[in-house]
Amino acid sequence: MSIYDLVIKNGFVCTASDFYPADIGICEGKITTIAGSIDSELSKEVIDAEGGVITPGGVDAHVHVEEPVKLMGDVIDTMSTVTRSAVAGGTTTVIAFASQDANLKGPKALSDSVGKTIESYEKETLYCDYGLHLILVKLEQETLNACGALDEQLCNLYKDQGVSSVKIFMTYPGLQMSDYSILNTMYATRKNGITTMVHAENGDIVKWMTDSLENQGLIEPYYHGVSRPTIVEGEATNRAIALSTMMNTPVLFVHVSSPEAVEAIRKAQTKGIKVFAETCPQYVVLSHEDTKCHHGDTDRFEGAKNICSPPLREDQVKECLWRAMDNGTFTIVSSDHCAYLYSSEHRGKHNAFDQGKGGKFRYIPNGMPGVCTRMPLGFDHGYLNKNISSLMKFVELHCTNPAKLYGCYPQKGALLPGSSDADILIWYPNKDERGRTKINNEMLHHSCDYTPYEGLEVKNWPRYTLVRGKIVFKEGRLISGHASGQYIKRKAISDPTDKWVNEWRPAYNLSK
Ligand SMILES: NC(=O)NCCC(=O)O
Ligand SMILES: [Zn+2]
Repeated sequence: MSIYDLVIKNGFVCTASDFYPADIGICEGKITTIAGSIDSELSKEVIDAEGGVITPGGVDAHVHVEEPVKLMGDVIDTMSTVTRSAVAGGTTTVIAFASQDANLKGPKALSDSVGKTIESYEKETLYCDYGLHLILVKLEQETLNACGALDEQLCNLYKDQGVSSVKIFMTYPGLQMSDYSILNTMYATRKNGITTMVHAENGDIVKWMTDSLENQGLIEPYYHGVSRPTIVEGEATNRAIALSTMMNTPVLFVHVSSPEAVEAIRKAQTKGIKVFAETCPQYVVLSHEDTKCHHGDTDRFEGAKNICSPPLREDQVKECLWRAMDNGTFTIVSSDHCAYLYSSEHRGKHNAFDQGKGGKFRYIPNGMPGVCTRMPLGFDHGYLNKNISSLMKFVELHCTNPAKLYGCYPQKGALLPGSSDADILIWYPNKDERGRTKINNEMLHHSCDYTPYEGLEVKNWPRYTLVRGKIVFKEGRLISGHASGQYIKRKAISDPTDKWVNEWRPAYNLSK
C-alpha cells in the first residue's frame, strides 16, 4: 500500500538550521515525513538523490513582470514566463508587484487594483506559486488626511488579498515620494502591521548629477552609475531609517548596494530597530565595468544591458556586501528580475532612442534579468566560493528568510513535515561534473534576449525542482504539464500599532 506519492531517498537535507542525511516523504503536495530511512515500497514514485543536497525551493521576493503601471518601459516577462524561468533555476515562489491603479478611488482602490492583477494571472500557465507586493504610485492627496484614506485601503488590501507589504520609491521621476508622503505611508502601514519596502536613492541628487553629466556630453550607459554614487543610497537610507524609527514600523531596504547604506542599516539593527535589508546577486557578481560597452566601438550602447538602480559598483564594494550577507545585516537575497529586451530597435533598452531621446542614459529602462540565476549564483559564488560561510546560511538568505519576512513561512522556504509545501530542490552531488553549468540565455527560459551572466560557469545547478510535490524541472528540462502555480495570500509580520504620544517622545526614542 502506498502512503506517499513520492519519496526522495539518499540525500542530505539542508535547511536554514540543519544539515543531515535523510529521506523525505511527500503526500498530496505536502512534506509529511523526514526520516533516516523511508521504505521505497511505501511510495508510488521514488527519486534517488544520489548523495546530493536537498534544500527548500528558493523564494525570490523581488521580481518584476509586465505591470499596468510601467516603471520605465515594457518589462518583457509575463507571470507565466517569469515563473517558468524561476523553476528552471530552483526558485519555487516568486513575490512580484502589483501596481496601484491610480484611476481607482475609495476604500477598495488598492484591493481592487491587486484583485484585477490576480484575475489576469489566473488565465496564464504558472510554473510556481506567487505572491504580490503593492507598488504605491501616488497617494490620493499630499495631506494628512491622505493617510486616513490609505489606512482603510491597506486594511482592505490585506484582508481581501493577503498583501502584507508595499513598496515605495525615493527616486524615479513620477514615483519619487516626499518625506511627507513617506510618513503618511508609514503611518498607514504601521496601523495595519504592513512592511514598507523602500527603494532608497536620493532622487534630487540623481537628477542634479544627471543634468550635470549631460551638460558635459557624458550620456553613455556607463555614466548612469556615475550619476548615482554610493552616498546617494546612503543618504536616502539614513533618512528612511529616521522616518521609520519615528513611526516604529518595520522597513525593508530593497536592492542595497552601498557601503554607506549597509553601515546605516547595521547601526539601526544593533539598536534593535526593525530594519531589514535585501541585496541581489548582480551587486556581488558583476561590477560597474560591465556597464561599459562590451564590443569596443561596434555597439557603444551595450552597457545598457546592465543598467539598474542602484547601479553596479566598484569591485571593493563587493567585499562589503558579501560580509553583510554573511553577518546577518542582509536579511534576504532577491533577484530584482526586471527584464527589458536589448536587441529590439524600438522596445526595451532601446526605448532610450525613441522620440529624439538620443540614447541618453537617463532614458534607459532600469533593470536586468536574474530570477533563474539567483539560486545557482548564491550556491556557487556564495557558498562554494566561501563568501557565505555555510550552506545553511545560503538557505536562510535565499529561501527561509524571504518566506518569514513576507509572511508565507513555513508553507514556503522550509522543509517542515506537516507544514511545508513540497517545494524542494535536489542539487547534483558535490563535485559531480553533471552539475557544472556554463550559463547561456536559452537555458534560462525567460523572455529576455540576453543574460548578464552569459558564459559564466557555476559548479552546481538544481537537478530537480519540485513545486507542491510535482517535478517541474528535471536535469535541464522543464516539465510543463506539471505547471500549476497558485496565488498565495501572506500574513503581516508585525502587530498593528496605533499608539500616539508615547511613541513620539524624542528623549525616549533617542536614548534607545
Ligand atoms: N532596480 C532596477 O533597476 N529596476 C527594477 C525596478 C526597481 O526595483 O527599482
Ligand atoms: Zn527598486
